[in-house]
Amino acid sequence: MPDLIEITDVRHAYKTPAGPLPVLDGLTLSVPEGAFAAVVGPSGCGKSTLTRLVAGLMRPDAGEVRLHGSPVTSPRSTVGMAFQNPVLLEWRSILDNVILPLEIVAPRMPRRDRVARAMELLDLVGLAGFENKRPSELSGGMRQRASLCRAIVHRPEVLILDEPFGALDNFTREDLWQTMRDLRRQEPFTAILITHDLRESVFLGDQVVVLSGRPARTQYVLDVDLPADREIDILYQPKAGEMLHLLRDQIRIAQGRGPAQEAA
Ligand SMILES: Nc1ncnc2c1ncn2[C@@H]1O[C@H](COP(=O)(O)OP(=O)(O)OP(=O)(O)O)[C@@H](O)[C@H]1O
Repeated sequence: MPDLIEITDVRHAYKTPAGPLPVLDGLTLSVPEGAFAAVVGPSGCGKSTLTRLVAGLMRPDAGEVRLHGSPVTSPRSTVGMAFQNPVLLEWRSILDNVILPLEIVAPRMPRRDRVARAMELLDLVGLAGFENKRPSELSGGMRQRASLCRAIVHRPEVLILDEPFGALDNFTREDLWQTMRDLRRQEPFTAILITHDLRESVFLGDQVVVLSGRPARTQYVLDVDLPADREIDILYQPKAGEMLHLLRDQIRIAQGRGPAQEAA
């Protein structure tokens, strides 16, 4: 059986006034059903481009993107997305923001069922009691929690997370990592997470994919051999420390700087 997400030897160049800008060149990535892939790489290497291809918002110049074995040729409703900026609609309550994908994907679903589904998720992420607030009445971390609920409310096959925790302070970010872990326990999904934070990639990922500098190819894949039910403390243990060290070296290589030299 094919993996749920299969990206094979994808190449893509943007057309710019200065000529084609090659962004992806030989990117291969495979994510089994239910797994969580974290993607890291130098700034501007093509990570968001990868998410657009998986979401079907763009087609690659060459190579293939398949979900459940079928080529992705257009946007799919079975994909959920969350971004660094939660883009919640200010004229809707938090509850009605979370419900929005159901209005599109399941227009015949009775409102009470939509509300029940949204409330189940809001409860899970600690936002019960805030459902009637407007987005501007919530903190950045709370808005991002609501945005995660909205991304999974319609039970997407694939969840694409493009730096959703990037704008949060460290403590809030770690809280959100744990929320993400809890959501996954309750609501199994297959995810691709784009991040600049190596600790985040090790805490949340089953695999960490390191992309090379632009044009990006798959440079290295780390299988995160840690228990599925991780606590933040695990990041301070030697095994995670070794993984972080290795990933840091891989990023340096991707940046064309070579591995870090140990102090004598
Ligand atoms: N629509 C577009 N047209 C032309 N160039 C683009 C377009 N979108 C992105 N690019 C360029 O392609 C390159 C890769 O962009 P992309 O956003 O995929 O990288 P990224 O790895 O997600 O970046 P970052 O780490 O900074 O978030 C960048 O140089 C960017 O300027």
